Amino acid sequence: MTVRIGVIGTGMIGQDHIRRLTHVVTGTRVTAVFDIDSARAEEVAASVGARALPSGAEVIGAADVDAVVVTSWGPTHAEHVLGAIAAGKPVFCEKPLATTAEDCLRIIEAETAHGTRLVQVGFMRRYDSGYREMRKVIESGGIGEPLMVHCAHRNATAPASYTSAMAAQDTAVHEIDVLRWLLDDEIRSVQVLRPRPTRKRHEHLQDPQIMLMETAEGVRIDLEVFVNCQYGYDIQCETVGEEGLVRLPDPAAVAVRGRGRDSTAVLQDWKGRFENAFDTEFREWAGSVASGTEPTGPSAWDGYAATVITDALVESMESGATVGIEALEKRPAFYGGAER
Ligand SMILES: NC(=O)C1=CN([C@@H]2O[C@H](COP(=O)(O)OP(=O)(O)OC[C@H]3O[C@@H](n4cnc5c(N)ncnc54)[C@H](O)[C@@H]3O)[C@@H](O)[C@H]2O)C=CC1
Ligand SMILES: O=C1[C@@H](O)[C@H](O)[C@@H](O)[C@H](O)[C@H]1O
Repeated sequence: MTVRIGVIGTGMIGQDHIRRLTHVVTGTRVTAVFDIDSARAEEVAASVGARALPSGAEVIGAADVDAVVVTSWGPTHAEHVLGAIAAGKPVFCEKPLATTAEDCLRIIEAETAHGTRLVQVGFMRRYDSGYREMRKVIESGGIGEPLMVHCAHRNATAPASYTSAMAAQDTAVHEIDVLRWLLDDEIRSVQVLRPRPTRKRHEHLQDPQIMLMETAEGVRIDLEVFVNCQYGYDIQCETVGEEGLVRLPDPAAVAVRGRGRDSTAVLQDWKGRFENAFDTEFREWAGSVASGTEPTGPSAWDGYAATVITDALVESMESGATVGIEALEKRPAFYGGAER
């Protein structure tokens, strides 16, 4: 069976996912798209033999759309995800699920009322082979109980439109999701430290930031977010346990010797670094749609958790105080928790 997909938002990542669904993943086809930039939508639709429709609602309701992918701007995600749930169609939503915790809760309510999981959030690091290996090591007790995690998330440069809050909402959000999943633990408090700012930033931006987090089990996490590091895209993660440590590998790259140096190239952006993860993410999601089973990837609850935690990080970045997070203590049974 071919899964027919409608895509809402044909910007940078929307186009990349459309390419993926057309040329990389087998058994999927993009049949309809919408973007508020109608010229862009028409052009993208024509390139893959799809139709450009006049609204997101029409994409969701189209008879030749079995499932929906939302890749529009963050503040518009909630409307389209709620529309897909109302239509009873599976929906893959790029991060963030919604930009406010209230909107995430509305999605959770709607999905719970529907009765089965329809929503998957685009936290692709759970599909990266390095993170998957790390998780296996931790789960199998290979390093004993985890005690500390040291992380860095570095981008070469950030544009003028990138704000200090985005360091949490747009960038650290990936670590927040992948660490909750890696440790199978919940983040309970956060604090943001503001080191000496780099002169290579736009004036309004606090960069770098150090984000400290503590989990319910007492694991301490330190995350350096540095989005103008100049030298490339660099993702580091090391979990230290009672009996050893496990470290994320750097992406494979050939070693070049010449001019008296031995060097390997550093990737320049997230697209190359996580390309395989995005491919696996869509293969697994499309597989769940084709078989009519619930998606196994990040849920609406994970999307809500990420938004609650990033809100707390932004609050701490502004005040300097440690901010506690109580909202996540009652995970509903529908999302794998003990409570209803
Ligand atoms: N998983 C990841 O690593 C990444 C995720 N993203 C996420 O993907 C989303 C899109 O990001 P980009 O493609 O970089 O942005 P973009 O600005 O290149 O594209 C967004 C598109 O959405 C369209 N749009 C805006 N409002 C709309 C609406 N109401 N309905 C339909 N279309 C609408 C815009 O016209 C634009 O074409 C964001 O939520 C972003 O956080 C982006 C980059 C990486
Ligand atoms: O999601 C992403 C961007 O939106 C964000 O701006 C970058 O900092 C991240 O590295 C990238 O993965």
